Amino acid sequence: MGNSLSVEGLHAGYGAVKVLSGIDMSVRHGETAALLGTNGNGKSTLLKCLTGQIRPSKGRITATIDGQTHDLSALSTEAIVALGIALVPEGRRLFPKLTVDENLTLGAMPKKARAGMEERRAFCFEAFPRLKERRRQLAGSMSGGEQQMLAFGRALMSAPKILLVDEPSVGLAPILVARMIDKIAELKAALGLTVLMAEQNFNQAIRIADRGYVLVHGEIAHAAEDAASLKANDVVRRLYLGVD
Ligand SMILES: Nc1ncnc2c1ncn2[C@@H]1O[C@H](COP(=O)(O)OP(=O)(O)OP(=O)(O)O)[C@@H](O)[C@H]1O
Repeated sequence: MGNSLSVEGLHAGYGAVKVLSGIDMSVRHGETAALLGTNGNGKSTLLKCLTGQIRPSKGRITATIDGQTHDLSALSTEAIVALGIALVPEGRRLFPKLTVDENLTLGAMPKKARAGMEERRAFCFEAFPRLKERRRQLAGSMSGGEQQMLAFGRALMSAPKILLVDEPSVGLAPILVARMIDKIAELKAALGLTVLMAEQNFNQAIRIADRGYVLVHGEIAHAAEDAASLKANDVVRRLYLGVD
């Protein structure tokens, strides 16, 4: 029941370039799952499959939303967003020449998301007061941290039940990284979200993760039910904790 994600035997890539092979993973209702891995191991490719931007060559992706299960591999990105699955993309992908307010409005594109849009905008301004102060400013003229806040706000405007976040720490100063990770936990609690977060900052990600998957060369090298068992894993210790 509730809102969850499941990936089974997923293979995907870009034409002849095979990136993901045989991914099995799941995110249960109300969990934050961390998808860990250094650059180029396939985290973004997996998130693109989940949002219908890449079609898997093999495997199954299903999402349960309000207790109803949907096969995502057959749906367009628009349909996936309308179901209640939103992505905060790597690099933010904002509309730089539009204002904060306009970027937020564009996040509420699914018809279903238009009802209650102003309440959600108010929620975004409460969660990120800086966005309210800068609501008439062009997105492209804001700092990296402010743009990341706007990318979160825009995703929340589509009224998601499941939030996918791609590398929220990229390009942020260390103090902002910790705040952004805390903010994800805060948003999850306030809105009852289910969260899948791709991140290479291992120590920050596991602070809020209930479950973790380590992606190495397009395969799940380790799946862990909690942060303690992640830290104890050999692959993780070698890759992230500098232990031979
Ligand atoms: N459009 C594309 N065409 C061909 N190959 C691609 C394309 N996008 C990504 N790749 C390749 O797929 C592999 C996985 O990339 P992906 O972006 O999924 O990794 P990642 O773990 O998210 O790392 P990063 O943090 O650098 O984005 C890399 O080898 C990359 O070069």
